[in-house]
Amino acid sequence: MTLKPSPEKLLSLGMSFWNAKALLTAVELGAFDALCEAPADCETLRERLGLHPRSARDFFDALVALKLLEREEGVYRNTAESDFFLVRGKPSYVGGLLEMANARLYESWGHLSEALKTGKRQSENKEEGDLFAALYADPARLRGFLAAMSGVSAGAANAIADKFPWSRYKSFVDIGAAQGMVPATIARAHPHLTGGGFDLPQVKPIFEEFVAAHRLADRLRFYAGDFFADPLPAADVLIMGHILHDWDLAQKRTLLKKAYDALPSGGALIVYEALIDDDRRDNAFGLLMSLNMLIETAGGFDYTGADCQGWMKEAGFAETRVEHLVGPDAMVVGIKRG
Ligand SMILES: C[S@@+](CC[C@H](N)C(=O)[O-])C[C@H]1O[C@@H](n2cnc3c(N)ncnc32)[C@H](O)[C@@H]1O
Repeated sequence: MTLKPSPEKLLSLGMSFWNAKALLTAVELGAFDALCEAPADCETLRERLGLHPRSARDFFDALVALKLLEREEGVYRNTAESDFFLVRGKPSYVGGLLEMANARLYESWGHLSEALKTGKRQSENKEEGDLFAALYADPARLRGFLAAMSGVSAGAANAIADKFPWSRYKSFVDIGAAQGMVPATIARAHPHLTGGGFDLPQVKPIFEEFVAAHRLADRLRFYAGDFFADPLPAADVLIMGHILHDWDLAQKRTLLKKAYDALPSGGALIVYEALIDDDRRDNAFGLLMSLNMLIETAGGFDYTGADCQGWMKEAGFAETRVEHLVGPDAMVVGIKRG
């Protein structure tokens, strides 16, 4: 018996932007925040969110069908997962990434064909400066972007805290630390470590606020600088998460060499990203992340673990290894000898 081909998978993939936009809009409207305060029936929730009566019920029930909300006897509440990750103000909140996806990426990804044809980035102020100059000219966008980075890196931060042999080292600095999710997670898990985050000067108050909220200001400090113009701070371990993929190949090599030069003998560099699998056919998220770099940056692209190990060797690292972290994320560790 021959199986009849079904278009279901293709159609569901093609229309999956509906699902994404429903979730992003629920975060934007504060649906999860409202239901965290108190479960509510349709009319109460509609009024709390300020929605028109026409489609509120369909919207809430779509969120139920997407397993983002539960409904019992007409009363809506968050699922345990939504309540943990999608309520603003909770330390476990990862919605900053979704807020940025909604406010910026959704629109820019509308120009993917243009980006593929021209090789030019499509995000805001696309004619001017690099991504960060454009973002950081507006304080609200700066704050939103840095919070989004905490959402992107929360899972990897826990895995790096668990899997890297921190007991062998005393100090570390996260290069391009954004709000500080990675250093805060590592410092919380390993009380013997001191260190901090290096980033552009505009990031300082936001990093310091985040670190103080996690009660880590006595062990983590901010290093202000430009990683192309200034030397990197010295520490036993340097981390670069979602940094190399922002830049072209020559810039990637420059950053790896600067990290090598800043490390002591025996020191380690941890590079983590949604690394593309070496055969470039499985990690769809890593490959799509690379397209996101096309949309967002002048010359950035994602890469495989083997690519990164090759560049690390060229920079001087004697030993390198790739280790899976969580989901699509993996780290490449380089050790400096001699
Ligand atoms: C894509 S974010 C990654 C943030 C964080 N490492 C993570 O994985 O969530 C890139 C970071 O690099 C910082 N950055 C960009 N250009 C920089 C420069 N020239 N010098 C220092 N930091 C820079 C940005 O401010 C931002 O925090």
